[in-house]
Amino acid sequence: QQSQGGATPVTPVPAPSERVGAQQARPARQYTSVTDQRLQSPEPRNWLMYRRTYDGQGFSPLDQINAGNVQDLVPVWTYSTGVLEGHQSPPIVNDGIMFITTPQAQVVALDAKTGDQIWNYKRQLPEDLTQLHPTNRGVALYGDRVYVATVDAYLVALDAKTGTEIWAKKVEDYQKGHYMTLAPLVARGKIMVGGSGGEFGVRGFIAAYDAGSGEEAWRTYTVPGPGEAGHDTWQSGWETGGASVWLTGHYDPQLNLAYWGTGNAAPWMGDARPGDNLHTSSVVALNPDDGKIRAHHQYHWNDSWDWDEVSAPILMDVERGGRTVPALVHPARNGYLWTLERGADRIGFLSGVPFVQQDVFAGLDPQTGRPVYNQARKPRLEQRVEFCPSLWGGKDWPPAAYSPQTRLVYIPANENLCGSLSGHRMDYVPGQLFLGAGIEDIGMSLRPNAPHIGELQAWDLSTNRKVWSHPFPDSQLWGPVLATGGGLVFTGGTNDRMFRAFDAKTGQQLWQIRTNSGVTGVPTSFEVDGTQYIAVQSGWGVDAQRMQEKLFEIDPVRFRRDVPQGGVVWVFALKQRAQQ
Ligand SMILES: O=C(O)c1cc(C(=O)O)c2c(n1)C(=O)C(=O)c1cc(C(=O)O)[nH]c1-2
Ligand SMILES: [Ca+2]
Repeated sequence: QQSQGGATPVTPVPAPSERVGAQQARPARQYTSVTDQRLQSPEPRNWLMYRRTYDGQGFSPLDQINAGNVQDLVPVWTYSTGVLEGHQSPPIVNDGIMFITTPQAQVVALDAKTGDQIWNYKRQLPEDLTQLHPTNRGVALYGDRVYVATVDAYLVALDAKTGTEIWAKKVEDYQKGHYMTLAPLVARGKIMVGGSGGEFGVRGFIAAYDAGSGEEAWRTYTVPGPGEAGHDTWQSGWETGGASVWLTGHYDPQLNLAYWGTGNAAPWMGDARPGDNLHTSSVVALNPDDGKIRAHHQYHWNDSWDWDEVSAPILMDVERGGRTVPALVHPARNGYLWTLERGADRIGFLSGVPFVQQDVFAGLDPQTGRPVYNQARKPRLEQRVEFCPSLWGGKDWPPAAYSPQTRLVYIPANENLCGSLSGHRMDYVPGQLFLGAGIEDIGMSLRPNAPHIGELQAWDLSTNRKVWSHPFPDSQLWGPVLATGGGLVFTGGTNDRMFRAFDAKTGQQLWQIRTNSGVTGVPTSFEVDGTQYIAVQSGWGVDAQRMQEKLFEIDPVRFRRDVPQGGVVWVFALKQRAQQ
């Protein structure tokens, strides 16, 4: 560059957001290696994976913060990520070291007690990358490494102590509409990931990589190819049929089965691809050693509502008819709360009940749970069809939680919203949206006189009864849920930027704090040096924001639109503790 006036040429310093690679590795606390043993029974003080435990319960046994003292909860430190869009990843904590991810595939390691930054990794993303869902849902820990799945469809292994990149493996081609937003699942030396792209007509898959070498161990397509079981549920279009996998699977170490939810079918209108279309909108159980699918259950066939059933079911015991059943519990995007029984080679149907207004299912087959459709509510080509709940469903991706203490499942639901769609035949072009509908064909409406939208619900699965619920009159609820041994339930997810605590038994709201942005982050809890902390990211974006825009169109007075973006990690402790 030309220097002026004889001054020394200055090398431009890139803005922090433009720097890539690992930054500022500081000597960390002693790092404790993560083993299979520790993942199977984590110490109460730690939060080592997406939902803390393989069963996906989202429960921390810590009880220093409880219903009697939660009003003394105060911020201890915060950390600004410097990034816009949806901050969804849980602060994952291993013996005092916290790992968070942000949109744009940034990973940050922090001292969990002080907030001191240990290192920061930023991936150089391709310039032609377009992001339909700009987010990342967190890291996986194994050995002395940190694994992250990136929005340009790579799996990256980092040194947990320094943030140095050890390898980066291309999982799929982003130019064909593949991307990754989930936190990987680790079991028995395999790093498992799934790919997003249901709206681009990808063929969904789960793939496993050797934790050491990064070599691909297996890849299982969720849409079966010729000769594979279930292929005959497609008359056409299986190559572009969707069933993407974009949330972390859960795992039963006894059965050695990983349970993954699968996404919507593509394109959206079912009459464009006749058949049940396995394994779209399903749960699949596969063996992490070889990737073979051992069992499956499809929640709804020939999906036509964009109802991804990608949240993995919660593994928990349920009492039914005097017997304790090893169950899979799934509050679904289709608005039903499903209870299934898990076994070595089958998934059995136990029950399905609506947890929001649902006008699509006319009934369920009592043996199989297969829904009978009200055909007038099934979107089709060249006709506008209305249905409830909306295409974002009774619950989108934010995870529900289960407390083994209260034996209740906590669901972040959206009630009283309906949708409409009209579809058109469309040719598949790799890398382009393959919705079979234009953006103008997507409608959302509010049921007349709807008293609320967001609703935090608590369900007793032994009776299939809603025990309590907390309604949000003027906001949707996009808050992942944390349950704790202190008898508390934490969630954010509303358009007033609040993060809240509820009594897990009664649903009474006990505490709230207004944050910088809307809270769509997964909250976690951990303990360092005898102090319990609650941690969460605040940073609004992606579909919580898109729903907000739709709500604003419906009623600009009732639904404030202005939820500012920008990510911040918040860490809380009891006042007496925080001052130490
Ligand atoms: O079909 C897919 O592959 C896919 C991926 C994602 C994603 O990766 O975040 C979302 C969706 N679908 C989707 O339907 C959806 O409602 C959604 C909301 C969000 C979000 O981060 O708020 N992501 C996604
Ligand atoms: Ca989708």
